Amino acid sequence: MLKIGPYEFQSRLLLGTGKFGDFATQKKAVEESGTEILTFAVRRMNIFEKNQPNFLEEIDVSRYTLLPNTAGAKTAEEAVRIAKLAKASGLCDMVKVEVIGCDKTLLPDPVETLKASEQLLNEGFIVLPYTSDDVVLARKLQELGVHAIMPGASPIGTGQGIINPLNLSFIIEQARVPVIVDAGIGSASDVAKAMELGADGVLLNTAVSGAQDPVKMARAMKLGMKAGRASFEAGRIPVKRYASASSPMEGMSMS
Ligand SMILES: CC(=O)[C@@H](O)[C@H](O)COP(=O)(O)O
Repeated sequence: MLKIGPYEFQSRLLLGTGKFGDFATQKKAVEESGTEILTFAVRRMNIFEKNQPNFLEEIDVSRYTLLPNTAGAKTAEEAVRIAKLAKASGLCDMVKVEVIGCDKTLLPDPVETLKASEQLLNEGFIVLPYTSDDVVLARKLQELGVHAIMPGASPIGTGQGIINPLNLSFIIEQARVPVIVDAGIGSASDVAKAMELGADGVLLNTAVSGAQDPVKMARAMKLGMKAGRASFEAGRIPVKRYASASSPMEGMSMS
């Protein structure tokens, strides 16, 4: 079970809602993924324009927890404003804090992310900051009191998978709140790898929305999640430098 603040989820997969070709495919992909949490960019979703198409109107929203995110924000001030807008419109009090510091890499601005997280915590939000895989930053966010940490696997939309598993494992090792690997996932094996490292969940979007068959990929992500988590719980064998026979011969008579 994944616990974030007061919320509990059976699924450890969080799905973004952007860049799908059409609503029908998106709806099927969401169902197939088994996700219970859908994140969406408050600024890009047409929630305040009633005459514009809005994916949230296509699904039974009561089945999902909606996680507004502050995508598009470049300062703490903007992120806080977006989060407050989402809360005021009756959406979830959880917020994924996303403050981008670089247009080319879409990597988060660490200073503004810290600032925004602190302000939103003071306002009573359940705060999930998207961060780089910086170990010290993750600790500082945790010390502020955030409810989950969301380190990137690699830059958003690149599908490069986990580029720094060592940093990720350090973040997971020191974490006292859930660690949700967010962004850069390319395929189901990346999800499995994140879970094997001990992550509590994975958030992804492009790998499903941009796949040739988004519905099939959504299913693959769900299975990758389950396999990775089971493998983590089972406790893998230590990696050794030298071989050891799989069928030891000691004690066996050859005559
Ligand atoms: C949807 C969302 O929140 C994205 O900002 C997120 O980081 C997903 O990234 P990918 O599209 O690389 O999976």
